[in-house]
Amino acid sequence: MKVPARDSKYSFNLKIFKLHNDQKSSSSATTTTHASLAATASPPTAQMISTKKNSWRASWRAAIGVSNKNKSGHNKNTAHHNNNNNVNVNVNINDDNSNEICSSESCIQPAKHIPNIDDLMSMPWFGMDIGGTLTKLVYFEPKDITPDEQDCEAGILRNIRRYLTKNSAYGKTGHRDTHLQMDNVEIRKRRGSLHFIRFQTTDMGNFLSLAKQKGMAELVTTVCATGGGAFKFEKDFRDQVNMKLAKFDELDTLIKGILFADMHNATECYYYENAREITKTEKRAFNFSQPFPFILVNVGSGVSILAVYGPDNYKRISGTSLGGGTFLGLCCLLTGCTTFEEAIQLATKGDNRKVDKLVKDIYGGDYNRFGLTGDLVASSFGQMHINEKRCSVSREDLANATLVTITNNIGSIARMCALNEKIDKVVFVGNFLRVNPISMKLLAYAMEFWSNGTMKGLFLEHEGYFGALGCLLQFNGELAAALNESLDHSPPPPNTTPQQSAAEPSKESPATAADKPNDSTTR
Ligand SMILES: Nc1ncnc2c1ncn2[C@@H]1O[C@H](COP(=O)(O)OP(=O)(O)O)[C@@H](O)[C@H]1O
Ligand SMILES: CC(C)(COP(=O)(O)O)[C@@H](O)C(=O)NCCC(=O)O
Repeated sequence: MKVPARDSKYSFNLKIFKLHNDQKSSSSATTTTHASLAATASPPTAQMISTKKNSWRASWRAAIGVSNKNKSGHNKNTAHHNNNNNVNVNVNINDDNSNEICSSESCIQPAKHIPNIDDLMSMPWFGMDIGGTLTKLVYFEPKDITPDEQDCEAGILRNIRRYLTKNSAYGKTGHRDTHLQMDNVEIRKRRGSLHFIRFQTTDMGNFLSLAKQKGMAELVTTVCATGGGAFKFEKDFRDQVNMKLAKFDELDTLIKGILFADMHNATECYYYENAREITKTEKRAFNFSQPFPFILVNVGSGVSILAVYGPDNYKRISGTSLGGGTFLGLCCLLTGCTTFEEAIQLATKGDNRKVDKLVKDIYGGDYNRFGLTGDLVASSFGQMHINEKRCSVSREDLANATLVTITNNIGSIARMCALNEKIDKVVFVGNFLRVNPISMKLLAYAMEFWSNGTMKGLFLEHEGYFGALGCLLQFNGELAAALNESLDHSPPPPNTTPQQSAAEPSKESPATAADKPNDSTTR
C-alpha cells in the first residue's frame, strides 16, 4: 500500500496559495503570462473564445482543465489525464525534488520533467468552509481511477473515499446533500464527482476526532479552508490531527465557487416567475452565462453584500448582523424549537399578520399617497405589545413572523445596495435559504415589486456550498492566473479597491452604519 509522501505535495499546495496572492499584486504583464501558461495546459476551443464577453470563462475552463462546456453534466469527452497521470502544470521540479512554482513562461517544463500528479497534489481533494453556524465540506471523488492507480491507492485513502461517498450521515450532525452531488466534473484533468457535506461548526471537536479515527492525520497534512473558523480552529487542527490549514478568503472563494457551479450545471441559477403573485409564483431556470455585474447577498449567520464586477473584481458594499443566525436564535427563543428544519416547518404553518402590525392596522386600509398597500407590514412584531394579541398567537405565527422580519430586512438592504450600484441582478446565496422557499419567494417579490420590475432576485441550487467549492478550486494556481486575466476585461468597481473584504478596515464601520438601510417596514 502506498502512502503518498507528505512534504512534497503540501509544500506545493502552500506555494500555490502564495502564488495566488502574489499574482493579485503583480503587474498585468505577468498576469497575461500566467494566463497564457494556463491556456497551454488545455487549449480553449474556438467556441470558448468566440466572444470577448465570455473570455473569462474560456480562460477559466482552460485553467481548470475543462476542455468543453459541460453544463448538462453529460459531457461525452473521455477523461483527459494521461495514463501516467502527468499534467501540464507550471511547476519546476528541482534536482532536490522540491517543487517550485514558476512565475514566468521560462518555467514551462517538458512533460517528462513533470512528476506523477499524486506527488504534487495527492488526494483526497477537499475544500472546507468553516462558518459561524455550519461547516461545509466539498469532496472531489475521482471516477477515472485506472487499475494501476487503484492498486497503488493507499488503504486509508480508499477508506475515506468509501466512507464519504457511501454514507449520507456522519456523526451527530454531519449530512451529505446527495441531491446536490455533481457528477462528471473535470478538475485539474481529473474527472469525478463532487460531494457536498455539512455539519454544525459546534461539532468541530467530533469532526476532528472522526478525522483522526479515519486516519486522515496519516494522509493529509494540509487542508484548504475558508470562513472564520479557518482562523479560529487553526490551532485545533494542528494540535489534534496534525493538519495545517491553507487559508483562503471567504468572499474570494464564494465568487469562484458560484461561477464554477453555474458553468457546470445548466439549472444552477433560477428565479421566480410572476414573483408578484407569491402564491402562484414558480421556479424557472435563469441563464447566468453573462453574470457581471451582479449584487451578491450571502445570507449565512450574518449577511455580507457584495457588488461583483468580474471573477476577481468585487467590493463588499454592506452587511447586516440580522441574518440566518438571528432567525434561528430568535425562533429558538420564541418557540422553543431546537433546529433550523423545525423552525422552517413551524414558519410554514404560521401567519405573520397575527404578530406584525400592518399598514391597514394603522390606516384602516392603504396608505395610497406613497403606494403602501394595507397588507404591507408597517411594524414587524408590532402587535406583540398588546396582551390579548400576545395570548392568541401560536408558535407557528411567531416563527413565520421571525422569518418574514429577517427576510424583509435583508431584501430591503439588498435592494438599496442594488439601486446604489445601479445593478439589476441580485443573487441570494447562503444556507439561510436551505429548505426555505418562503424567504426566496419573499425576496423575489421584494426585488420585483419595489423596483417596479427593473430588478431581479436570483437564486442558486448549491446555496451554502460556494465558499467550500471555491476553496477546493483554489488549489490551482493556474486558476488564479486565469481569473486575473479577466480583470483586464471587466470595469473596475466604482469608488473602491477590488476585493475589499470583511476583514479589512471597512469604510462601512459601525460608526457609519447610518448609511445602512435598516427599515423592514418599507422593504
Ligand atoms: N441544519 C442547519 N443547522 C443550522 N442552521 C442552518 C441549517 N440549515 C440552514 N441553516 C441556516 O443557515 C445559516 C447558516 O448559513 P451558512 O451559509 O452555512 O453560514 P455560516 O457560514 O455563517 O455558517 C444558519 O444561521 C441558519 O439560518
Ligand atoms: C462576519 C461575516 C462575514 C461572517 O460570515 P458568516 O459566517 O456569517 O457567513 C458575516 O457574518 C457578516 O458579514 N456579518 C455582518 C457584519 C456587518 O456588516 O454588519
